[in-house]
Amino acid sequence: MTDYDTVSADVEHEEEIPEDHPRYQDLLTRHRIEKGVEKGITHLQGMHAEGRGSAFDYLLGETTIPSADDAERAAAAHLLLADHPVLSINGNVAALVPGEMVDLAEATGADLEINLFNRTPKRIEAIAAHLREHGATDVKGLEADARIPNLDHQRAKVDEDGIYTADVVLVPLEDGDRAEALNEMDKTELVIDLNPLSRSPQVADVPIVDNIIRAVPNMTEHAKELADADESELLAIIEAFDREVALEQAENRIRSGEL
Ligand SMILES: Nc1ncnc2c1ncn2[C@@H]1O[C@H](COP(=O)(O)OP(=O)(O)OP(=O)(O)O)[C@@H](O)[C@H]1O
Ligand SMILES: CC(C)(COP(=O)(O)O)[C@@H](O)C(=O)O
Ligand code: BAL
Repeated sequence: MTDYDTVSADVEHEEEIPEDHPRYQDLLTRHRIEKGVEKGITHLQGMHAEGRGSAFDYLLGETTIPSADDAERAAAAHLLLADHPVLSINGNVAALVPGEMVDLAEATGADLEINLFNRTPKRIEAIAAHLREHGATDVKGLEADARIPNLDHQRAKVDEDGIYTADVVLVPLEDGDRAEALNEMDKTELVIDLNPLSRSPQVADVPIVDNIIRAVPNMTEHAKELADADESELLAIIEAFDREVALEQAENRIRSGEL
């Protein structure tokens, strides 16, 4: 499993955050979102989303619970087995885990595609540049030459050779409507969301109830470990994963502190 160490890299003015604070890593994460807003990467609404996530993470114990680790391993297996996997990036994802998403894409052969709820050309460009600074060579989502059916909004805009034709999509911190519309397109949907009651994890094939800053590096570790696994081993991991158990264990932990 992964801890929060990866978050400490690349945060400006880190010295302003008291390192001996018991919730240092959460402060660091908030700071990263704040920086994302300042840089024009993250929407101001992203701070509200982060606040909701932070509250659920507090109740989860700010740790990757065992069922989330299982979900991360199953998600890695799905990405490795996919013909055309795509990782979707919004303003919060770009601010929190840009390099980690590039690493996951490399470890699984997935494409990276920007998809925004609050879509503007300026933010799309800023996020694409930010991802390139973190090692991305090909960033999709700029063409926006296809539409997710039954979604009458900017967030329906996708690339024809990206999310539109993907068989497996990772959609972290996703809007519930879009998650439902993608589900109707018969894609295998992997969702990272700290709220197990949110519509996105509720419709996901693999709901990952964990903080994205722990989940993504852990998925990459699983993917690297499974790189030489044969198809039957990957299928067995997917088969053994139970989405209902994952949602139930996360909700139990949040409600009672027990799994
Ligand atoms: N760092 C994080 N890691 C994982 N999940 C997070 C993180 N920060 C925020 N979230 C979650 O991401 C989601 C983003 O909010 P969003 O508006 O897309 O969904 P929602 O309106 O809360 O629920 P629904 O899916 O029902 O529309 C929230 O559920 C929030 O808890
Ligand atoms: C803020 C965000 C989580 C992402 O917004 P964007 O970066 O524009 O896709 C949005 O979906 C919301 O919940 O309000
Ligand atoms: N993601 C923005 C709208 C919502 O809260 O679902």
